[in-house]
Amino acid sequence: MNPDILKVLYSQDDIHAITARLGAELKRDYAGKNPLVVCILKGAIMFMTDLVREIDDYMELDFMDVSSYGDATESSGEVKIIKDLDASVKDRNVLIVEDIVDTGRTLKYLTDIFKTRQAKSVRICALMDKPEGRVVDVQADYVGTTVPNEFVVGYGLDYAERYRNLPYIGVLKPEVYAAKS
Ligand SMILES: O=P(O)(O)OC[C@H]1O[C@H](OP(=O)(O)OP(=O)(O)O)[C@H](O)[C@@H]1O
Ligand code: HPA
Repeated sequence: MNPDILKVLYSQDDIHAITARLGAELKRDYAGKNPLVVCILKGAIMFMTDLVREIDDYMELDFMDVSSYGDATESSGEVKIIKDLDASVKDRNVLIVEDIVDTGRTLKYLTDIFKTRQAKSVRICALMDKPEGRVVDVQADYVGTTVPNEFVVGYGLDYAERYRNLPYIGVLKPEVYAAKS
């Protein structure tokens, strides 16, 4: 295990069980709806690629890069678009795929944008929900699992751009970021 990890919360097998369950729910709910599946980079990259391979129906994939944490473990409060979608969301059934809902700022910002752009429907599928972190009122429609109020990394999630490649999700040792905050 990576020495900066305090404890593993979800192993590769755990994550696979979660993506398989969510994939089955999405396959059922989006049958015939040709959704536009929007991956929120960079954190959701691993989750998105595993999730959509659980579904063998028509769907389109697009990618949006937004950031609000920078190199910190706390949200700056400002969500910045680094890369916008290629596709238009107008009249589309949009499914946002996120790695984690923490303060909720990122998802509130995105759902507001997609509604302004006249999406037909906007739903959220989040691998992890951290309800104790919530600052704005937002709730994912599909949730993989609920996590405690600790900083988690791995499987796409980073601290200062590190740990995204870990195949598991773990709690980062606080001493790794304490000195820098
Ligand atoms: O609910 P919130 O408090 O808004 O936090 C959730 C967001 O924070 C992280 O993104 P980040 O801004 O770190 O960018 P990244 O995905 O590129 O790491 C994460 O991937 C979510 O998109
Ligand atoms: O716990 C977290 N880990 C990594 N990125 C995050 N963005 C919001 N919360 C987290």
